[in-house]
Amino acid sequence: MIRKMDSSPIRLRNCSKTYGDGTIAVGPVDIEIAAGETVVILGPSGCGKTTTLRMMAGLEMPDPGGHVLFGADDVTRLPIEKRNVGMVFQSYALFPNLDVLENIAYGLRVRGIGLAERSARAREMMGMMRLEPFAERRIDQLSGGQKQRVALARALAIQPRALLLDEALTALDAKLRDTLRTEIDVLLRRLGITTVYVTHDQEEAMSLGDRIIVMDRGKIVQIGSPREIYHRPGCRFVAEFVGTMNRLPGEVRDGQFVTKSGRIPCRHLDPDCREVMFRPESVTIADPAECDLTGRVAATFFLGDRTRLVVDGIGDQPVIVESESAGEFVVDQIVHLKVRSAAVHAF
Ligand SMILES: Nc1ncnc2c1ncn2[C@@H]1O[C@H](COP(=O)(O)OP(=O)(O)OP(=O)(O)O)[C@@H](O)[C@H]1O
Repeated sequence: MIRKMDSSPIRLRNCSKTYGDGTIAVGPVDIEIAAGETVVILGPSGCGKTTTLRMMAGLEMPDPGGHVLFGADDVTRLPIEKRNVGMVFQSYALFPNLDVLENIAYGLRVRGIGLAERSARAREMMGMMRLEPFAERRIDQLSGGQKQRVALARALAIQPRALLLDEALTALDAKLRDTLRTEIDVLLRRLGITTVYVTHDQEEAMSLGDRIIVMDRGKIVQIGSPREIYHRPGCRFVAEFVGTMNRLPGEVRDGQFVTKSGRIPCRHLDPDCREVMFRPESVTIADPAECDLTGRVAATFFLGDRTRLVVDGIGDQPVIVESESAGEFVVDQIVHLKVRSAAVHAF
């Protein structure tokens, strides 16, 4: 039986982090995470995601003036072992000399919980993570996916106030990552535990997060639901980092964006705008009479449920089109494209 966990809201207030060598890794940032919410911190390597997570965990102390709050408790000065958080790392960080059951029960042993309760709780976690057949196995006898299940079970066994995951699925192959991601998502929702998940993988962020915090060079550049981040990127960095974006140079004339190979009707564009962006799925193949842009197919890729066309001759870079109906096109064919004007972004 899975019980809801007693989880905390997490708040970072004015938190920045300068390392000993003077590197300003983060901030200052303000973040509010509701109890039970799953928030993903997304950004490129070195943007400060891990440092932000480590400040929540108690593995790094923010610079003076910063505060970390779990509900009403100011935990800024508490080390990780006093915060009651579960943490999962990309590298698993399991104990190789202990078996699966002992690994999962480890945090309970450290907290002085007696053998009977410890085993009962560890077995409950094993059941939840479908690890029962492996109870007596050593860690080096497990696959990557099984190891990460053990790490997750160990993190949850202590009934943490929050679960913090740092690139937890990055080391696994694509298919397994997908499966485990779905499992984790279902589990987190059933447990209702506050979760912060750090990743550089935008697909992972989209599928796991109630909200996504996008970071760039130590700063938060946007916070929003996956749909908001994808459909209404707040700046050029987010537009380009999340998903695929086409970029087209041109200029605004009479309410239209004029490019060298056609015009896109766009109301509300800044008259000084010199570039627009749009996603591959915002383009459809159109009749010549009603098209916006014309180009030549340079390559086609069958993706199963849709086909990706790479179209040359429109801007200075190829335009990527993804369409369910693009299957019949061949290289060198002339294609006419229509862009959904509501889905055109300019920054
Ligand atoms: N202990 C440290 N001492 C000095 N600089 C550090 C330390 N840890 C991280 N940094 C620097 O702080 C910045 C942010 O690092 P951080 O690990 O938080 O980024 P990240 O977004 O998690 O990146 P990655 O995905 O590569 O782990 C980087 O410039 C990094 O080099």
